[in-house]
Amino acid sequence: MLNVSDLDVWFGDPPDRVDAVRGAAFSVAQGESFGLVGESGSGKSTILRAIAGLIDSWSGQIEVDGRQIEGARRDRGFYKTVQMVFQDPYASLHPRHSVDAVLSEALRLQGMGDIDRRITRLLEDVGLGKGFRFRYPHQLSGGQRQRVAIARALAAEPRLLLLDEPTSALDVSVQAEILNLLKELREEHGLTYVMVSHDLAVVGHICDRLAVMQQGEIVEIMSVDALRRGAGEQDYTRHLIAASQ
Ligand SMILES: Nc1ncnc2c1ncn2[C@@H]1O[C@H](COP(=O)(O)OP(=O)(O)OP(=O)(O)O)[C@@H](O)[C@H]1O
Repeated sequence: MLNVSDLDVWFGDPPDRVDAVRGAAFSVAQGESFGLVGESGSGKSTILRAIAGLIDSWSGQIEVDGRQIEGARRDRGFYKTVQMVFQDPYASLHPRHSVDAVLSEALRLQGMGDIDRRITRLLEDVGLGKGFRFRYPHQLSGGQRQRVAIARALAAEPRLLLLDEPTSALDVSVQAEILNLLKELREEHGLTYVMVSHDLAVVGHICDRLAVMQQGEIVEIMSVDALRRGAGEQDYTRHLIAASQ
């Protein structure tokens, strides 16, 4: 589903250039859930953003569903396959757009018909009833907003979701609800996930495999089973696991 190799991503020009990602390589199979973990600033979000077409200063290969991607231009077909959910549902929803407007726009952008029925279905899918359809973001809790953001991503009927810390802006009590929702949605829709998190417990809950990043490089790729056993091969991974226990 996703193949990334020799990925370098940078910001700015010398002498101020920041090499945010260096030589990253990983593959994610159809239906798999893959985590990117590591300390703040290690380059996790940058990888997702380069895949999503939000950064054009990168080199290497990114292949999605058998198609090589170039620069930061993505066609409509790409966004039919790949959607992203951001960390902060407060920032990612326009304050003056109702839930109905957000979802209708996403559906129309993908050329979908039968908007009414689809909106009802999307709201059901993310555990929000019809009563939420005409609400505005300020009338929603953080968890409900993130559900709307997830519904917006699902509107395109994507196969790959890029999840950038989807629960870290939420109250602890709500985080588990959203993680469980993501788990269910993956099973029901056969989705593939790439999820960034600094929280190993979250990745352990949702992912099958993970890549550990340190200072822009992937230092280890491991299974969640190995993570649970604390069986990191690299010192850095063992340090990360120990720090999270
Ligand atoms: N737009 C930008 N311009 C310049 N530097 C950037 C930009 N975005 C990210 N960086 C730098 O790239 C590096 C990687 O950042 P990135 O956000 O990918 O890290 P992260 O691992 O996702 O961290 P966090 O968990 O804090 O979000 C950091 O050094 C960051 O300062």
